[in-house]
Amino acid sequence: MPLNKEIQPGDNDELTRERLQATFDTQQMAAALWGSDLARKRRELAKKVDKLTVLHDSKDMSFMTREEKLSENARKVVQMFAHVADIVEDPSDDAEMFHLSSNAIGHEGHPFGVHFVMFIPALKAQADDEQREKWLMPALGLQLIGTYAQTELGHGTNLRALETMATFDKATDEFVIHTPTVTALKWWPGSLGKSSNHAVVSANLIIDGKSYGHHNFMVQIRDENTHKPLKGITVGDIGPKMAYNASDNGFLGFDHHRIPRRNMLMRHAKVDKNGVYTKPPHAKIGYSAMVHVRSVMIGHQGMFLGSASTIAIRYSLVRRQGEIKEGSGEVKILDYQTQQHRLFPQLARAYVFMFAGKEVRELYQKVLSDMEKGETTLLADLHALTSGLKSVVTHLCVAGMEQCRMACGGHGYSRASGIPEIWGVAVGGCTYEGENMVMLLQLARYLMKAVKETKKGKSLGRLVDYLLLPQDRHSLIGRVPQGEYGPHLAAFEHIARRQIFKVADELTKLQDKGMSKEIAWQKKAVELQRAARLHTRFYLAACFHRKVQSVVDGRIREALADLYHLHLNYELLDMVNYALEDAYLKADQVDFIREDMYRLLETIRPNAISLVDAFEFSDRELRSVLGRRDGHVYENLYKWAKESELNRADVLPYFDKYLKPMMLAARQRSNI
Ligand SMILES: CCCCCCCCCCC/C=C/C(=O)SCCNC(=O)CCNC(=O)[C@H](O)C(C)(C)COP(=O)(O)OP(=O)(O)OC[C@H]1O[C@@H](n2cnc3c(N)ncnc32)[C@H](O)[C@@H]1OP(=O)(O)O
Ligand SMILES: Cc1cc2nc3c(=O)[nH]c(=O)nc-3n(C[C@H](O)[C@H](O)[C@H](O)COP(=O)(O)OP(=O)(O)OC[C@H]3O[C@@H](n4cnc5c(N)ncnc54)[C@H](O)[C@@H]3O)c2cc1C
Repeated sequence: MPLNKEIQPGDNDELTRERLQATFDTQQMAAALWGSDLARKRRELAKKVDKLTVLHDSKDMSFMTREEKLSENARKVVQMFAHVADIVEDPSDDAEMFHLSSNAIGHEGHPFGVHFVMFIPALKAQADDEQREKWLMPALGLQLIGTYAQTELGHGTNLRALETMATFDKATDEFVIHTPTVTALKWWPGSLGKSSNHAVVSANLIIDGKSYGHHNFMVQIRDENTHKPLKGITVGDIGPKMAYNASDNGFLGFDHHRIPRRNMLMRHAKVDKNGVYTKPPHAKIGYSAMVHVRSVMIGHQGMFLGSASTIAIRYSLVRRQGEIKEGSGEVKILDYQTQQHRLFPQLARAYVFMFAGKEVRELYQKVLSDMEKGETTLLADLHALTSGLKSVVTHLCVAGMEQCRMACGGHGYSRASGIPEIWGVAVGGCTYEGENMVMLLQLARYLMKAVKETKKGKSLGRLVDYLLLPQDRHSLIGRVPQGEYGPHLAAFEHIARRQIFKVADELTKLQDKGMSKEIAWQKKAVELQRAARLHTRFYLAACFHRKVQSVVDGRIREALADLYHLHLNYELLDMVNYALEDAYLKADQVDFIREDMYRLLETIRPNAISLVDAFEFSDRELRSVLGRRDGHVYENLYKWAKESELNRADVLPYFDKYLKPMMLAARQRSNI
């Protein structure tokens, strides 16, 4: 009996033969990836979406204008909510809803994009009970559409420099919201330009001339019926972007716009009617919506890379190009070692990013429930972890997706591949929710504090316990029995620990010479962000290890372990310079790692299609001609091209308008 439930009548024979080689059951692997309950829900909801034609794309988004995209996704999101009770088991389950949206709508954005991912989480974490009743319930019930307006035209990263003001007017018990300059205009919020009628707005709280830093305020920006901007409010779309063009990221200005005092979100920080301010239990508690998105991004980015890997690996099994042995016929491009080396490490990354996404969501949920009780001890750990993961994962995802695109040759460059769109969406993640370099430096700050604690014999938190362990001088890679990978993981730990202590020592030396802490930090900023990256890559490798250890089914564990070992080898080679610097690794050990990696590429090859099938992306969700499950790529590429808007007529007006007169004139000149 085939272990691969993906096989269906009418499939491309090549793919069927590939699928029959699998050493494991894809549905069981899907359960390891998503969790068995979510894997089942995804499968069921995909089938339901297939049957509900109102949720289907009316045509390929690649052939639409921005306005058509916005309108199409507004139509679908409304239909999606109209049918939600028939499709998902629990509409309050974010994960299930994300997968429904991924199937029905895709990733280019829709009017409720930021409503669910930031507006509602901000209300859940920062609105008091009365405010939750007033806004959270209507928001969940889709009576209003909200966004999260924090970034300004002149200020994004440095939140302390935000210019928008919320000045308390004791006489009327109101705040006056004002953007005093062009650079103070809110800029970028998703779904703000044309869709939202409410916004959580970050503004400096000013009471009696004193600034208390930025806080979050609920502001209605458009009339609920006419959808026209309210008096004192200027709002619009910021224009086309690299991708994500079905989202109307917007600008927003306020001209002394008044809101009631109780529109400041007051679960933690408060202002009473006399203008008396109460501090929150933690200075950064108001940043919770950002931490929420950073925590969900990890798994989503893993999914994006998983999608690109699925497309590239399936296509590489359909595409034949060139011969390995002369005269024996063209081979599937996945049979080239270079193609395997290009793609399998990306697949392994997609897996580990999804595992890490799950771990980090669990920590987020714990911190959220602690916060509800006013307990904030773990907030710093969560901030450090999400800052590092957000940066490393988005960076590696984008690099990995680019490998997937190039691995598809020319067709990877076509939008028919589906990769350009998900690449564009994923690369946005390097910037939004905190520019990557800046967030790495946030983690580095935590790591430097951890070193101080370590020197006192203490640990700052579970994530940095390993700093307390002594450094080994030499690696045991290649010096232990074949098949033992403990020394590989130890090498990640060694590299991270060494870089963290090295940069901490360098900072101390600079300060001992009389340099200020801030300038010393600047001199060592590149090394600091490297320390943060290495720490995060160690975390990811350790997370993969934890996952493999936890799998009970032998066949699944074995197939996952191959990916894990490939990951260890590939990533170690990618950062091998750090291990060579202190002679932790010797040249023969590096050769050992390389050879083992090549061996693993061959081991993984027969399971390749089943490892991507295990993501269980439906064709509707993947939106890729190259990545079709049935492998019928060429006839469908031809069909897709014929849909191009340029093919609506054999001759387009620009020919008669410009080219024909030019050629006629040129012919006439040559006849003279
Ligand atoms: C189902 C849904 C599908 C979803 C798909 C996704 C759809 C895409 C949607 C995209 C939406 C995008 C939205 C946005 O981008 S919103 C805007 C995001 N903006 C940012 O992220 C700004 C980044 N900047 C910052 O966060 C801060 O300015 C920064 C952290 C860099 C610095 O803050 P600040 O100046 O206030 O603080 P310091 O550096 O001085 O640090 C002081 C201490 O505070 C600690 N700290 C900082 N932040 C936090 C936090 N969040 N939690 C806990 N602690 C924090 C920091 O570590 C310092 O601690 P120590 O003093 O102990 O060192
Ligand atoms: C697709 C997308 C969706 C978005 N959605 C929203 C939204 O819904 N709501 C919202 O409020 N915002 C949103 N944003 C804005 C986003 O959060 C900001 O763009 C992001 O936080 C980065 O800020 P910035 O643009 O000011 O970059 P800048 O901070 O200007 O960064 C430019 C460069 O300066 C460097 N830099 C800046 N500060 C430092 C420092 N301290 N140390 C070292 N280097 C530094 C950065 O590393 C980067 O290389 C969105 C952005 C995008 C792209």
